[in-house]
Amino acid sequence: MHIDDLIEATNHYINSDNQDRPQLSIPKEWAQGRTAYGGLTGALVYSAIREKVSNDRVLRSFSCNFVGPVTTETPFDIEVDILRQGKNVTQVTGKAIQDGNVCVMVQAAFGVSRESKINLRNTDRHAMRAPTKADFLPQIPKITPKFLRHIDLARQGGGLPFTGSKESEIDGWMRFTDPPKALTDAHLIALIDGWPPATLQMLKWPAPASTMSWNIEFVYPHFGFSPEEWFAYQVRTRQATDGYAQTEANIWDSKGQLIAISRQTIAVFD
Ligand SMILES: CCCCCCCCCCCCCCCC(=O)SCCNC(=O)CCNC(=O)[C@H](O)C(C)(C)COP(=O)(O)OP(=O)(O)OC[C@H]1O[C@@H](n2cnc3c(N)ncnc32)[C@H](O)[C@@H]1OP(=O)(O)O
Repeated sequence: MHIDDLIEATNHYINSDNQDRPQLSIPKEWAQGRTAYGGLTGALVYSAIREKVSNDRVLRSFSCNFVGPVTTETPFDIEVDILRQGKNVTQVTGKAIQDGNVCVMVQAAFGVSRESKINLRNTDRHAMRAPTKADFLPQIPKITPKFLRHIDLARQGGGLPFTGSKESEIDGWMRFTDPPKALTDAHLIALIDGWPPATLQMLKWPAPASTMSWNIEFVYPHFGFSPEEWFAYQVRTRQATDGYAQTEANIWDSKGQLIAISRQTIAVFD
């Protein structure tokens, strides 16, 4: 099932009355091990939130806690609460709830653009060559997460998971294999989580790992993205101790403009 169909179903769900609500569920083809792909569940909860916020307010910050696994092919609900709506900023939470348990908790902050005397443009650049095709991983049954059939990854630096690498960073590009109709913030959220945690390449053998928390700060201006666009991604492990890793990534559009900064805390059970 295409991501656009899942986003459309979510938006229909959140705009329906309780009695007429269709059931939401995520097909197996979007699985990531024992759970639905976190980038997708985060994107769907975000999409439901976005439906409740006026369009003059743009997404500034997206915080997501993966509280527990979301089982594929199993109904779940989404609840959205507007916490506060001021003159400039709206703060909203969204939850995915399955079998009575909160599985994904999102808090998003949206803000209107205002005139400001401070104008400091980010100048971080990358030196990666433009990608020509996806080349990350073959579909190895039981090893390659199923959802990766929907996302093209083109790696240009760093290692593959579980290869005993000395490096703890990954450089590369990402895009949707089957482009969406239009590329929205929800699609960006779904793309950004596509890479495996950069720390896992340091392990010699497969071990369970789960992203626990994830924050994306959206950096503007965004000049409009094409549905086929490749986005550049560079992630660095800032620290990995006590079974938890902290990673930080920059995301650029295809023209080299920084559009987002993503941070994750990952629990590694090695
Ligand atoms: C050539 C090379 C080719 C390589 C080929 C590509 C490979 C490519 C690798 C991609 C690797 C993706 C790695 C990111 C995977 C997400 O990011 S998954 C998506 C989003 N995150 C989530 O869904 C996490 C949801 N949250 C949770 O599940 C829980 O809050 C946490 C984070 C696991 C908390 O841990 P906890 O309090 O210890 O939880 P608890 O319920 O007690 O469970 C612990 C058990 O779960 C297990 N566990 C934890 N995570 C997992 C997991 N993902 N799967 C299975 N078991 C798990 C632990 O090992 C532990 O097992 P036991 O010790 O009981 O045997």
